[in-house]
Amino acid sequence: MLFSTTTPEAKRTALRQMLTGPRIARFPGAYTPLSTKLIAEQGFDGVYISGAVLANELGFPDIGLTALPEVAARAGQIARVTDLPALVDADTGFGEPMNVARTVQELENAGLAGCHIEDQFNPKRCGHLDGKSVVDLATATKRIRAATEARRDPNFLIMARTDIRGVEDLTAATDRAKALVDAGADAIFPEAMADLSEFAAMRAAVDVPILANMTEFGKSQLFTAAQLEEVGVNMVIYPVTLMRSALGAMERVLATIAADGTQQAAVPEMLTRARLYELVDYNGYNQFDAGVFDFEVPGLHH
Ligand SMILES: C[C@](O)(C(=O)O)[C@H](CC(=O)O)C(=O)O
Ligand SMILES: [Mg+2]
Repeated sequence: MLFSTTTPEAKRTALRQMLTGPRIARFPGAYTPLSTKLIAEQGFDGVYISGAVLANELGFPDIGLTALPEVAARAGQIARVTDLPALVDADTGFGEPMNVARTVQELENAGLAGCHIEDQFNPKRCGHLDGKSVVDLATATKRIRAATEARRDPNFLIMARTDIRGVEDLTAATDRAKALVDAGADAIFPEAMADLSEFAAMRAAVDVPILANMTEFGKSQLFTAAQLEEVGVNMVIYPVTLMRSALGAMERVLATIAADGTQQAAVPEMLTRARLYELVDYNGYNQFDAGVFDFEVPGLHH
């Protein structure tokens, strides 16, 4: 059935373990709770919950308009349907360090395996756009310290994201990453790295896992998982890929209906009813139901 059979604690341990190995962990962005099932079926290591997808789906640009309860609720809906660890985008932590502390606890309660907290000013921007600005180092480290002090499960992963590379040079990025690790970050998300050599430089600068963001139409080229693994990247996300693909398909089918007066030509591209029922596990629920109701009450035998 469509629920996680493992505890959040076990998923956090699994995430920690996969980040220590030589193999790169691949985390596609879950578009919705149900699409998480597709990710798991293809053998991916975990799921990512993108702030951009969450905001865009609500009809907002990704500029910090979503609030913690919305993000925790959606991330929790996604985490609950999968045994894979889920990493969520916590933007700037939704406020001051005390807000960051609450954020971490709400995300722990929602069953997440970890989150990333970035050093952008509010209002934040997409990491691959120009015109970003970052807070000073003291403010950035306070966010990370607040996050690590607030967690109750020591395995809940606190990843520090730095957006400084889009504003300053590579040395500024590696310096900041080192300082964020010193402040207690368990992992580093260096945003908007220009090329593979920059990932390699980041790898050399810190001794914690690092993440590569393979978002389309951004500042980084779309490197393969093998290329990233080669330079020592531990985890790769495809944050907006499923949403872009789904919206592209929606646009095409709507154009077909508008042009043809029927969706007939687009039906072969659609997920069939049978496949959909398989994804939501109608069978599993039926069997569960039958098991619950198929019993005999002692003393009621004829
Ligand atoms: C990773 C990211 O933070 C996200 O919210 O998914 C975005 C992705 C994007 O806008 O393409 C980012 O800032 O890179
Ligand atoms: Mg984001």
